[in-house]
Amino acid sequence: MASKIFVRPISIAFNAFRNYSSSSKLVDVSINDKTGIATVTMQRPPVNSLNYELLIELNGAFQDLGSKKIKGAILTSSLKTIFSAGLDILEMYKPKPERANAFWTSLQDTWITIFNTPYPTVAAINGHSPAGGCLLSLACEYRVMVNNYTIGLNETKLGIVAPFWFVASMKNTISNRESELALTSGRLYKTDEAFKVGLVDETAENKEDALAKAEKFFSRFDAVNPIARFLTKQELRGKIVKVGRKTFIYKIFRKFQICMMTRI
Ligand SMILES: CC/C=C\CCC/C=C/C(=O)SCCNC(=O)CCNC(=O)[C@H](O)C(C)(C)COP(=O)(O)OP(=O)(O)OC[C@H]1O[C@@H](n2cnc3c(N)ncnc32)[C@H](O)[C@@H]1OP(=O)(O)O
Repeated sequence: MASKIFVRPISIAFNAFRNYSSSSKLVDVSINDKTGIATVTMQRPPVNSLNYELLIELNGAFQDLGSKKIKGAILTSSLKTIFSAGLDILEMYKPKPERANAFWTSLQDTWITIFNTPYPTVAAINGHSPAGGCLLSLACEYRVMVNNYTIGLNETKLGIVAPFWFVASMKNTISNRESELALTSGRLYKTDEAFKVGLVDETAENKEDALAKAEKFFSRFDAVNPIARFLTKQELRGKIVKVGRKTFIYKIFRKFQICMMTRI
């Protein structure tokens, strides 16, 4: 059974660019044929915690969208009050080595895929978004967040050291100073606080409002050459991805295990 986790659980084969809709178990993907905007919806109750299977489906969804002529993709959640609770704690508790390896690799791969998409991306954050949930949104180019939820990289509060790419994603979005203050204290921001420091770009009244604002973001690129846009994005984000790829995940994982064990 161990080998099962190395096989991509979803296979989405589509021959049309538009009129596309796919719902695997954990991620729903739909493309609006009028607007050309894709919506990728995480649907893993109760809290969209990121386990191996959800990460693999997310990665597959964003990769597959790369071969479609879409205007942009929105990442959101089907849950009422949670965007994502971050990494699934159960993946980190006494993991089998093969599973742990596959899990950390899938997390890094998913981050790289979303961080690097050729098309524009927006996170419509319709609920709490701590730790790995925040990371997912930081991988997108733009964040719209519904009022009265929390977001941030709270790893230090959990006795975990946030890996390089978590830190780099934060620093790619807010200032170095604010990142240092936020990460060392494990700060979770309320929506309005996140907006003030630029962690989110817009606030919204509810999910519909967030989706509408996300859609509007894509119109900024109506008169922009998509290849020039992508190459510019790569110019800005490429170095972070390069260093991120070199991260030795086992070393980080051991660090995490030691931290967790000392807390027990
Ligand atoms: C090797 C190490 C290297 C790098 C480290 C990587 C960095 C780590 C990143 C992470 O993402 S670690 C995970 C951090 N996540 C959190 O701190 C969030 C914890 N959860 C919450 O704060 C809340 O649950 C909430 C998301 C705000 C939702 O609150 P709510 O009151 O709506 O629900 P409740 O708390 O009752 O939870 C419902 C249900 O879900 C389970 N749960 C919650 N979070 C997780 C999770 N991250 N993984 C797995 N399961 C989670 C919770 O236990 C409840 O389960 P139950 O109903 O069975 O009791």
